[in-house]
Amino acid sequence: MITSERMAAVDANAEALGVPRKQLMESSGNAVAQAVRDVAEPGARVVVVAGRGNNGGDAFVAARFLDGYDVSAHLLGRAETITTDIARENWTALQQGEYEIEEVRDSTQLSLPEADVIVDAMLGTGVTGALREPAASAAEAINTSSGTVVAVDIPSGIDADTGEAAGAAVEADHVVTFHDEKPGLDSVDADVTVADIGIPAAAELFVERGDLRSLSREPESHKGDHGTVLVVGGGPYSGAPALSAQAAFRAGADLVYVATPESVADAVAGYSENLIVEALPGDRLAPVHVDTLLALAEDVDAVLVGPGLGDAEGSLDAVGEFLGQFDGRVVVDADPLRTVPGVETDADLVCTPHQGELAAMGGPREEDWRDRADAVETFAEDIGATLLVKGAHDIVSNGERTRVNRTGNPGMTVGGTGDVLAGITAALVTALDDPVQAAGIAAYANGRAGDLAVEDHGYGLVATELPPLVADALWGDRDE
Ligand SMILES: NC(=O)C1=CN([C@@H]2O[C@H](COP(=O)(O)OP(=O)(O)OC[C@H]3O[C@@H](n4cnc5c(N)ncnc54)[C@H](O)[C@@H]3O)[C@@H](O)[C@H]2O)[C@@H](O)CC1
Ligand SMILES: [K+]
Repeated sequence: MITSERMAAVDANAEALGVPRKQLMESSGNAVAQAVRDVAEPGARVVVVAGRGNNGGDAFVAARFLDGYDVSAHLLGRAETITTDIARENWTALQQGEYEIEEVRDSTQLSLPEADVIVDAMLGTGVTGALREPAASAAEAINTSSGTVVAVDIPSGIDADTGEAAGAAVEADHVVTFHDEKPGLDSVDADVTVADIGIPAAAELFVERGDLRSLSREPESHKGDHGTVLVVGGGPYSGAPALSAQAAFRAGADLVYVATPESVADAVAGYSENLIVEALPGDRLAPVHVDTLLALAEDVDAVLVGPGLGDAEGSLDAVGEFLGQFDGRVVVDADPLRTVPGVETDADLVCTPHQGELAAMGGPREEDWRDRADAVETFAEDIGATLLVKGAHDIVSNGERTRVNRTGNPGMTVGGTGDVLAGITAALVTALDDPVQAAGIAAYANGRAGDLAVEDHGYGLVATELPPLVADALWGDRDE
């Protein structure tokens, strides 16, 4: 099962992996033609009713694969208003190939010829809401026609994610859907065929550019809409929590607070005027601070615990007590990671260990990244947390779904890059409801920032260079 949002991301990932959408469209159209051949003998009359998006584009391709049939294609709208280049190119190919085509400019002009097969390619996964004209009238015409209806991807008018129809919808006999089942097809009374259109499995497994689509924002946004983060760290160190906080900002958080022992609070605040610093009495995090942390944590969307916190027993105990009483979203990094397996918590945890820290948590050690991915999935399920295990291949899993990130380079073994990653992760778990997606994109962005830094500085990169590049990685349009 795949949602339309996820499908769009996977499709864009395929493009990033060298399989452009137009190639997928060729496969989709070929699969639609096969479905037509399955229901009608050569010579049969086939009427294609197409919308102006890629759903229509698939059917223009199908027409080319139906030599021997009596095919006509009817575009709902003017050809100049076809919404994508690839659909337009395929329309033009029909024009130049002397196929029988027609532009239907409004519903009064709509009169479908008698047909043995009608291909419904008006609207696919790109659409929600009730069908507008002339599509609504066309749906009625298709439903009253005696021909067999083959729908492309989803019957037009049906929401691919919910199966609901907000108004008129096509009643299809057959549906050819692409790549994977759509949730909305469950409630559709038709034969459904899932066509493999050649999307590489890597487009689902690896985090790629297409995944960044999930970060798109509503134009009407207010301060605080995009997440507030509390970083709990520092004591023996001051740079780490500051780096995490800067990275969280660059990954889109609106406000970032740092709770840190007063011994380093001024140092942390001194790195940047963007940070709001809460000084905790003393020079190490300790159990006496837990009530303060819980109060601060109430007011933010996610907490990051660990950067520069050290491994003093009292600090680790404090983290354990905090997790025992907190039920929000928490990212855990560095020394406190080892406390996680022993803690009963209602918090939504994302843990960001490197492989040594994973072993200290009682997790698996596997050389090969594929074996590691399997083992991390099992371990994530055991401990009931999302894991982001850092490495040349970063592995993200919640025990059910597993993603792998390949960005990054050997220059990132320099100190502080993990603090940056933890900060990005905290910001993204506030922006996305899905911790696996958030951690996957965080790993992608951190690695990509590292790759951009290497372009500028070679392996002399340092972690403070990464946060601004995180913003480029997430929202910039620098070429790959
Ligand atoms: N991996 C993928 O995502 C692939 C998608 N493909 C095809 O692309 C389709 C999605 O294409 P698009 O994203 O271009 O979207 P659609 O083709 O589903 O719909 C977009 C068109 O619908 C119009 N529209 C929007 N709301 C409407 C309404 N309520 N009433 C009437 N018209 C409305 C828009 O103006 C636009 O012309 C899929 O269903 C599938 O058929 C395939 O070509 C290849 C792979
Ligand atoms: K359709």
